[in-house]
Amino acid sequence: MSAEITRPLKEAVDGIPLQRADGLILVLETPKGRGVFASKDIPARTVLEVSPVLVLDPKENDEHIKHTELYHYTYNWPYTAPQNGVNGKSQTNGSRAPLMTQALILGLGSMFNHSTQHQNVGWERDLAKKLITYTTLRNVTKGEELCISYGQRLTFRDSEEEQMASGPEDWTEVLNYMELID
Ligand SMILES: C[S@@+](CC[C@H](N)C(=O)[O-])C[C@H]1O[C@@H](n2cnc3c(N)ncnc32)[C@H](O)[C@@H]1O
Repeated sequence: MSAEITRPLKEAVDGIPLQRADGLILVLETPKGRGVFASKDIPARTVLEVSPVLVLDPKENDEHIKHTELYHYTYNWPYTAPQNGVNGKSQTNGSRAPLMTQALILGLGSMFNHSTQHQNVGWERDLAKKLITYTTLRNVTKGEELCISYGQRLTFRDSEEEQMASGPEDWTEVLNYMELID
């Protein structure tokens, strides 16, 4: 067998393990749009998903992506200028390269909604491998939505905040709250 054939095979064997946990379902119509829910109990510290990301060029992001729907599927990402830039200066316009950009999350990672009160999923960037790993922060019970935190500055109205502001819809809900407080 020639070296040209064996090399790609070896790389495939040494590749990055990708993971998606059992018991995840996508629900299409929720107050937050589509969302990821647990279809069975999931223990704390379970790796739910490893999503590759597409790191965007900061200029393209500012001029184009920021003005499209895609922007809502990106996370902040530290930017490393391409090797042809010298001393942190871009060769195109002479200005210092930006430190941050956005990365588009591929895979299921893009479907996790935000929750301030009920965040049950944490996420971690792997800058070198351009991946994000999503892990449960606590035990999750069947039927719960799996939510991350997008941080303080949201670009949309938080449906959970709106629900809290309007108060419980009926007395069954009030009783449920009381059970939780007990
Ligand atoms: C990364 S996407 C998540 C998937 C999205 N729900 C969908 O259907 O494609 C982020 C978008 O989901 C919605 N979203 C996420 N969390 C939300 C929340 N707490 N309240 C309202 N909308 C939310 C917002 O429209 C936000 O721009």
